[in-house]
Amino acid sequence: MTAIELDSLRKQFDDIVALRDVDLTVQSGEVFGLLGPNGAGKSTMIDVVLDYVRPTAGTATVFGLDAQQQTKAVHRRVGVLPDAYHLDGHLSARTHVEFAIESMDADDDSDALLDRVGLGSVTDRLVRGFSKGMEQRLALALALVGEPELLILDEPSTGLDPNGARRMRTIIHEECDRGATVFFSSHILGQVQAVCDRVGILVDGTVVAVDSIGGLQETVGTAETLRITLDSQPGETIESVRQLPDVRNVSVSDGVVSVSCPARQKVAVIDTLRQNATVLDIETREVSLDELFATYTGADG
Ligand SMILES: Nc1ncnc2c1ncn2[C@@H]1O[C@H](COP(=O)(O)OP(=O)(O)OP(=O)(O)O)[C@@H](O)[C@H]1O
Repeated sequence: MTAIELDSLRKQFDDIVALRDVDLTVQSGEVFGLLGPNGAGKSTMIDVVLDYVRPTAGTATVFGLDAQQQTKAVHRRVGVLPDAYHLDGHLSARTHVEFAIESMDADDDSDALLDRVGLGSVTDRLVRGFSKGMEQRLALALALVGEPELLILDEPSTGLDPNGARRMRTIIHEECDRGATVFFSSHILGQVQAVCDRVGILVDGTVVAVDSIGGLQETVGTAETLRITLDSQPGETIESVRQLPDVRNVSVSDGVVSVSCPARQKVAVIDTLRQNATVLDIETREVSLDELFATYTGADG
């Protein structure tokens, strides 16, 4: 089943095109991360799915329901951590969650939910004294009310400390395990890498790539950087390495050869170098999502 389907979705604010004819499918049960630089259109995409803004053209559906025509039915199935949310400073964390439970006719335990997001010791405190990270945790608790089939989280790690970010990852895994679909936007590439089944990269309103992390690495063709230490200079074998398919960024410094290549080419690279020298050490490093992101967005890194 499809959780979210965007079909030729376009959103224009006067002369700014925030989304350019986007096609995207998120399958039910997957954790999908939407990555993109500032202003790429991530929040606009989420806002259209939730009918907070109307698309200029195209359609968005959630579990087959039209986001613009069947908005209430969509909202009943979705838990949202929005980009901007309003909390009432005069109310406690528990009261916020209790209101949400009541308004959704859900049967969650407010204290258990607050405990889950790490606010178990401040349930009775008024929200006006909360830090940004505490507000974010409360907003996440509100999104979890009613065990939604789809969680939409816009930059969920904003303001969270490392413990909070880890807790967020655990919650995303738990939600996925109980069968929910999770769709979230992020700049924090490590977070996406840790939890996502698939990643979409949005640049200037266009989805430039959708794949698993491994698939993206294969596409870029530099899945790993190899550093091979030799007992002597490689001589002409270095040219042979440069000729190997999908091998890039070949350099030599002090008997250490650096090469970027897909995992399947590692053995060929090492075998070639061994024709002229003895291999003393091999280090490999996976290309991080930061590097992938830079490749797709044309940034320097
Ligand atoms: N209400 C609006 N009126 C005019 N322009 C808007 C409006 N909302 C968004 N935009 C523009 O649309 C583009 C996409 O913005 P959007 O907020 O969706 O990006 P984003 O990827 O979520 O960025 P960020 O990571 O900075 O939150 C930007 O150029 C932004 O200025």
